[in-house]
Amino acid sequence: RTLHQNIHSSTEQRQDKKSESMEFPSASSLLLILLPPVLYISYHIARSLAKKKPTTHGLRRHPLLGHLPAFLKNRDRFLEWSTELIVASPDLRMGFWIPGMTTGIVTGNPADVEHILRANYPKGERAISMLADFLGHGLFNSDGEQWLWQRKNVSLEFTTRSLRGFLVDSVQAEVGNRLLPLLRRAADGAGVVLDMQDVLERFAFDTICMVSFGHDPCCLADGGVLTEGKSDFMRAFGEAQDLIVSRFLDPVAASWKVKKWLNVGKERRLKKAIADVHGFAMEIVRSRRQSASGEESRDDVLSRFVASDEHGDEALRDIALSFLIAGRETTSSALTWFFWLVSSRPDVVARIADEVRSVRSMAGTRPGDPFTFDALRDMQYLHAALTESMRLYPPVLIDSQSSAADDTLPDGTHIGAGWNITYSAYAMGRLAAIWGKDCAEFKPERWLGDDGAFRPESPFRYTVFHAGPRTCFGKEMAYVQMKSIAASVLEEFAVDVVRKNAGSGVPEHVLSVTLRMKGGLPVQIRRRVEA
Ligand code: HEM
Repeated sequence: RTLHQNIHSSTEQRQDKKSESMEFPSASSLLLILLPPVLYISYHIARSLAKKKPTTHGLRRHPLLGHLPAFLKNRDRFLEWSTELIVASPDLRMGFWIPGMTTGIVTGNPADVEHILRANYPKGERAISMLADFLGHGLFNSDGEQWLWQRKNVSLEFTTRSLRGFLVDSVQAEVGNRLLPLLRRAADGAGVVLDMQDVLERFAFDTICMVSFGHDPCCLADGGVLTEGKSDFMRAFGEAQDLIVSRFLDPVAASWKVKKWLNVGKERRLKKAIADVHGFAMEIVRSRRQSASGEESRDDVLSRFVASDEHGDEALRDIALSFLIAGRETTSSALTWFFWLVSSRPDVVARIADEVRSVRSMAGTRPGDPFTFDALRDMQYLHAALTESMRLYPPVLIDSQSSAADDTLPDGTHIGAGWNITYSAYAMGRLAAIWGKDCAEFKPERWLGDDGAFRPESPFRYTVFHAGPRTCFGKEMAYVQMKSIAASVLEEFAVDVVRKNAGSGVPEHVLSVTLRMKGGLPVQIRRRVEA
């Protein structure tokens, strides 16, 4: 054998031995290799099977499109549809899944709602990025530290007595100089029909602009003449809000990004409307800076932030816009449904008028005089009637959050990270479990104690103003405004709804952030005749 042959045969022997040991591992070593992954996978399968999943009682799921077809079919009656499902389900919630878009729950279950709101689930990246073009990262459109910091600053400013005084004065001036003269004209003209929703929205816009910016857009004019066009600012703001909300309602999740990039369709209009709103708001911010440097002191929210000198112009603009979006259509929506409800309840109207008369006689004021903060506080029955009206028709229609991480609801139901979690104040207002068998009735008395004083319900059961750390900032302001309007109007006028079946058929609503009536609320105004 040559040296070469020897080397070759010894290499073959080594390779044979090696391949023998590789091809035939012993059974025990095989078990050792496979056991950990098998155990790991089985553990996770068992855990996921054990997790209680949200049920979708009665809601059909398409194998590929999930619940998208059901959503699209019911998008024009989302409130009624989701409420029917929630009220009929044993756990008072509906789960849903829309592929490529979101998984989530809409709940009316008080224990879920308390858990979610106390934990302060964030608004989430998806929602924040959709609104950021318009609202930047102001209080309403931020999470975490960014939100907390603004929340603390705003609460310092908001609790001051001078801001409250400024609000009461602004509201009383708007009532006395604009709203009442407008209604008197309507009452004195023959067959004049007013859109009450439009009037209330103009009122709310003037007031919230005064409080947020110290600017009066005069959407309701002095002396009660209703001009055809609203202020340019109100029109641009409304357009921007409607268009940005339509991003959320688009069934194709990110199509708005493509349209925005191409600058076409709704996104093109939105860009223009946002530019108008921002341009206008920036002008006001700069003028408030000038007033501040001139030692002129003003009471609106913006001027207070300017005075603290801690914020850049854009941050100031975003804070003020957050107030505008939050306070713009909420009080007007609440009052529109309130006037519609009481138009078929002369008993409620008579009790409100009696209460206003007795508060006036205690305060020594006459009809048409402005109400003080204390006089408004004493109107307990009116407070109850407004609260009851919002129980049945809550102004904020969609209040969604996103679960930051995996979580579990109080009954053990699993919530995945990033799920859309929406609570429905509308469904909660219709739960016999909270309000009793007569929950569908408009019954202001349910809020009054034996002494006639208003008894509040837990904010986690009456969730109209949200609850927990992120609860509404403007609740007290909203009541001041709503009570001022309702008391002044019902003291002097009867508001007759012009609509077939005014008392029975519930008006349709628009699918938006707030509960707006489709087609407005046409009314005729009459002067009240005392019995
Ligand atoms: C009847 C009238 C009102 C109702 C029913 C109402 C309801 C609500 C609800 C449900 C939220 C939570 C919404 C969300 O986070 O997506 C909220 C937040 C807020 N509201 Fe109101 N609101 C009303 C009036 C007002 C008014 C007049 C103002 C301003 C003066 C205001 C200022 C705010 C602010 C600043 C927030 C954001 C709070 C935060 O994120 O920390 N609200 N409101």
